[in-house]
Amino acid sequence: MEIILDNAGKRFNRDWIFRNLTITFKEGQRYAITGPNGSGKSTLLQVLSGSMSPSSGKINWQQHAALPHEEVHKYVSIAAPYLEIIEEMTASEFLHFHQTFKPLNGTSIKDILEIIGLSHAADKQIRFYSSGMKQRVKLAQAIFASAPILLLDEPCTNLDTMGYELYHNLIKEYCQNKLVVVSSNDINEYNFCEKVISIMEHK
Ligand SMILES: Nc1ncnc2c1ncn2[C@@H]1O[C@H](COP(=O)(O)OP(=O)(O)OP(=O)(O)O)[C@@H](O)[C@H]1O
Repeated sequence: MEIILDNAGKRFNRDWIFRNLTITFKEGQRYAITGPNGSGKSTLLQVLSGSMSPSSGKINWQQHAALPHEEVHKYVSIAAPYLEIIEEMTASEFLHFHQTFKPLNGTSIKDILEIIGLSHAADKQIRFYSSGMKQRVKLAQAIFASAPILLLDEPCTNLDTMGYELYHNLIKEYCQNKLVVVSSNDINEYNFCEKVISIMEHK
């Protein structure tokens, strides 16, 4: 699975967020998108996810042949601050619900909750979770999905030291063959990435 950007640009009204971006994102490789607040990291991630179209140039998702745009969501899992989890559900219910439209990678929900350190809170409504516990659930729904493309926007938001450690272990254990893109300002979130794309170099 590849994402191919060909001279792609995005603007809101008259402001270019990025432009002339030509890059092929390859399966099994890990990429970081870096830049200061408001520079356009999340915007680029949303273009890569297919939820936002580029204003110029082209984007293609290639799996043997080019994928139709409406199919792309099946191949992408994403965790981002602007994507909410359903707080009225328990973590266990939420992962079951999520699995109905995006299958898990074969790990059971019981095991996932144990791996992310939330077995003790499996039957508690997510609205009663701490922000770090919610972030663990967000990461789990994205990382344990069987999608080949994993997009992570500020993945360690609200995580403590053990949460960072968990995040790195999850990447190591479950994401070896995926195409991973991390949008971040924090080197500790993306130090495993082989390629770093600085958004400020594409203005
Ligand atoms: N839907 C939108 N309409 C208009 N402008 C937008 C929209 N979404 C984002 N922007 C603007 O685009 C710019 C880039 O925003 P973006 O969220 O991509 O930055 P970021 O690098 O992810 O920031 P942060 O590090 O703060 O999360 C900002 O100036 C923002 O105000």
